[in-house]
Amino acid sequence: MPTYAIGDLQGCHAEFVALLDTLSFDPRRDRLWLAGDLVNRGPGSLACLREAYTLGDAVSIVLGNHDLHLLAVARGSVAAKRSDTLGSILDAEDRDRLLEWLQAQPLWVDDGSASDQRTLMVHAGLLPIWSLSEACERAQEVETVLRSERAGAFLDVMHGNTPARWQDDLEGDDRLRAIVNAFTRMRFVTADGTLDFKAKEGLDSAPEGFAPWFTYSREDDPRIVFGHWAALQGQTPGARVRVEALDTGCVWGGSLTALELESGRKVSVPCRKPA
Ligand SMILES: Nc1ncnc2c1ncn2[C@@H]1O[C@H](COP(=O)(O)OP(=O)(O)OP(=O)(O)OP(=O)(O)OC[C@H]2O[C@@H](n3cnc4c(N)ncnc43)[C@H](O)[C@@H]2O)[C@@H](O)[C@H]1O
Repeated sequence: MPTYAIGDLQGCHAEFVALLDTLSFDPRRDRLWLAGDLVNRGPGSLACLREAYTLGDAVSIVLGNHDLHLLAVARGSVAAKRSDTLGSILDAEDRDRLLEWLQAQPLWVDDGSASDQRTLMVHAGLLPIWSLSEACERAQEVETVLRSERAGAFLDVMHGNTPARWQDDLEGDDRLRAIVNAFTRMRFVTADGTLDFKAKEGLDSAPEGFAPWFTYSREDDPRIVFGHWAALQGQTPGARVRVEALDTGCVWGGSLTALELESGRKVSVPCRKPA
């Protein structure tokens, strides 16, 4: 029963289907982890969402920034951006069922295995100053709100870059926004837990004083699989934690990659977008 972890689909449905075919993926036997950003930018967002929904218990998902953006747009909390490709979802007859399901997804997935085998999945990363138990609790704070009647009020104020620095005594919407940003938007961070929101390119785009989140060592040492950072092209040089970067930039003309968690084998299919 292999488990395959796949990075950001971003509406690349043809490639998603091709990758599952290449893996001979069978939902009755195999398991799938999707590292968030199932939708947006690519042409097949609705099909990706439906495909993941249909896989039922065979799939585990974490929410990415584009998934959360979809939830906020659908509610009218923020306007869609010109570059968004979310219209097919918003117009779909099954939109409510799909969005309700998406909103119930977590920010982190933990395979729960014994310490040196333990594997976690997050969309962007794990804030280096958080212990695993703190990270788990903070993810649950947001998940609880998203599954409650307070969800709409939070989605109304979710977007934003402040507070950029995590502090344990943050409260209310600021606290929830800081947690969302750490799990779903982080790339470069300072040693005191301040996030940068501008640099999106490769490792040489680090602002002064900031470093990739995975280059800070941790006392615990789980394997962390993550997406979000397409410019890494699946590489994490300088990593001081055990990480696997899964977003190989399919929507940007790269490829869609699956990591078989048990063996470490990687399988990719190329982007099918016409050049
Ligand atoms: N508080 C909040 N809560 C929830 N949602 C929020 C939020 N604030 C904002 N959002 C939402 O998040 C969404 C994204 O915002 P953006 O601000 O556009 O986010 P992004 O960093 O570009 O994220 P993305 O996930 O697209 O990154 P990727 O690496 O693929 O692409 C990044 C860059 O990498 C570049 N790139 C890709 N492949 C590359 C390669 N091989 N080499 C170099 N560069 C590459 C691309 O050109 C691109 O410019 C928006 O819808 C926004 O509204």
